[in-house]
Amino acid sequence: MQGVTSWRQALGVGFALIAAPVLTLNVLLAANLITAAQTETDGLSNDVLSIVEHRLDSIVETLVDVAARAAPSCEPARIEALKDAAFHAGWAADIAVIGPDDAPECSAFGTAGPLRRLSPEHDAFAPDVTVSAVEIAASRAPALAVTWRASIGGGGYRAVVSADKLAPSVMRSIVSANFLMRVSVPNGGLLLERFRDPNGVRSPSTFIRSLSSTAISERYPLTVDIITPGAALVAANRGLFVYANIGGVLVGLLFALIYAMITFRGGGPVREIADGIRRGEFEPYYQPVIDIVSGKLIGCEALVRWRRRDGVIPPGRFIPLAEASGEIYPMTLAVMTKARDDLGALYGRLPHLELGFNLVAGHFDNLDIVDDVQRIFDGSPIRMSQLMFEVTERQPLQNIARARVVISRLQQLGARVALDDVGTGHGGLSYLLKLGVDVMKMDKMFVDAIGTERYSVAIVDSLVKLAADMRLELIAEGVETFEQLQYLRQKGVRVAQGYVFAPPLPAASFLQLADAMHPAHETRAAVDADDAAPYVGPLRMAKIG
Ligand SMILES: Nc1nc2c(ncn2[C@@H]2O[C@H](COP(=O)(O)O[C@H]3[C@@H](O)[C@H](n4cnc5c(=O)[nH]c(N)nc54)O[C@@H]3COP(=O)(O)O)[C@@H](O)[C@H]2O)c(=O)[nH]1
Repeated sequence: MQGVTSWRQALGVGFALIAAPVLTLNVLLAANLITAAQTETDGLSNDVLSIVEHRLDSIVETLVDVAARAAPSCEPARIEALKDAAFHAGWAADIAVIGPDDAPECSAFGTAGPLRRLSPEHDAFAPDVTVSAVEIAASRAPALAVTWRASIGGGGYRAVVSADKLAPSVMRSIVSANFLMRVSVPNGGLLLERFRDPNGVRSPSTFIRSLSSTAISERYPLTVDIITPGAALVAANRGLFVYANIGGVLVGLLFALIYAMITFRGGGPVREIADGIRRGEFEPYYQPVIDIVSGKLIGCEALVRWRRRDGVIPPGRFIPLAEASGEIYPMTLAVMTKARDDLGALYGRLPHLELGFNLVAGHFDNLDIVDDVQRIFDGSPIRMSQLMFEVTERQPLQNIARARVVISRLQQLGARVALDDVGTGHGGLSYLLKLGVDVMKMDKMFVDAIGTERYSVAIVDSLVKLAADMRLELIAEGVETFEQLQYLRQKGVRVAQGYVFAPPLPAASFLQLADAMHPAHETRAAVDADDAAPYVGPLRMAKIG
């Protein structure tokens, strides 16, 4: 069941390998489009402004020309001349003769009517000419009034250009099919708003923000804004995004395929571990655990080794990868199964012996390990009460509450749980307080310090006291010297393991050792004595012999 984790991880990596190029291509495409569209938006605002300015220039020039030819009057010949001028100006609706009170007296086409001023008058580039935003009173349409006033005698000429004639009605945009154009007069409001597709312009924002550009006229009181909505940009380039996504998925699939080939086929290290598990190359070595008061063997810790054609590989070289890839789960099952087969007969004969296994943080995330232990040891000569599971403090547990449940379920089976490497890792006292373990294992680091550093010795003393106060059994690990052994015994530690007794041994050697320490004729008595003694964990060994 827990092997599934490696598949989950593989799926996660595969998904990431596909998502990464898709995301990258989309981001690159969007970035390119934004740059191109911004350049185009800037260009459009400048282009529209120069067209507007050009149209106004031709009206201003016409008025200046008309004024130069004759003083303002409504004589028929003058009206004819105004018609001609209005025709040549091109963009003006009409040219009127205005009186000293600014009211129209007559006009080229007779359409000039009252105006409502929207903005103050601004000087245009020609002398005596002003420009202002107006509203044609009859139609309420916005327009620009270009006025020439005679400096002597009053009166003048006025051309009115309707706002919708100011800017071109068709502007091409290449990057985005749609954009919004606004021509405004400062303090006079919006004169003209034009867009190609109202829906496209007003559609909701997308992952690309809207772009805008403003061009300000130096000759007239006018600004031109071009706004390119992000949605319009995406809509106009939908095809490119489709290609980017298809291309990204294809590149991602290629990456995922290469990853799968390396991981699952090409002899990658994870694959080698998986193959090794399948071929039964991972096997436990057994390090004896000794009652240091009576000198008796009270059990062992199973420590995995990888037996390959090129030699025996220690766990430090493969456990981290096995953990990262999820292969640690089938590996742990293989170690437990092999230990059951190696030690079943011995442990059946000597039911006081204990057998410890190392678990990893992930084992305490769900109840799979409880089911696995039951399945492997049910019906075996090794009793649940002979099993001990070690949770290391070196790796953080994902969820303490869940780990607590897993630990109590293992304890309900009859097994015991030890906190390994106490004092070296993440949990500190909180793991001891919250997890409800039965046994504390003092790390080799502290044992090494005996006889050397004063402060570490103080830690050893504190751990001994802590275990006693919490009524936990204490096992000292990594004992290498007699001096360490002596010190620990003086401090009341009763159980230890380490090279001073034996390193982790292959099954055959451990069985020989156990047989030598517990010859067959002792066995019955030992069992009887053990059965009669109250249950006190590994320390019950002190009662034997
Ligand atoms: N999840 C699993 N982790 C495992 C398993 N087997 C081992 N491990 C982890 O690998 C770590 C290294 O193990 P190993 O190389 O076997 O080292 C252990 C002992 O051999 C070593 N030791 C014991 N006594 C001494 C000593 O006197 N001197 C000395 N230099 N080394 C000694 O210490 C290691 C004890 O490990 P632990 O009790 O677990 O702290 C190991 O730490 C495990 O984390 C496995 O099956 N599953």
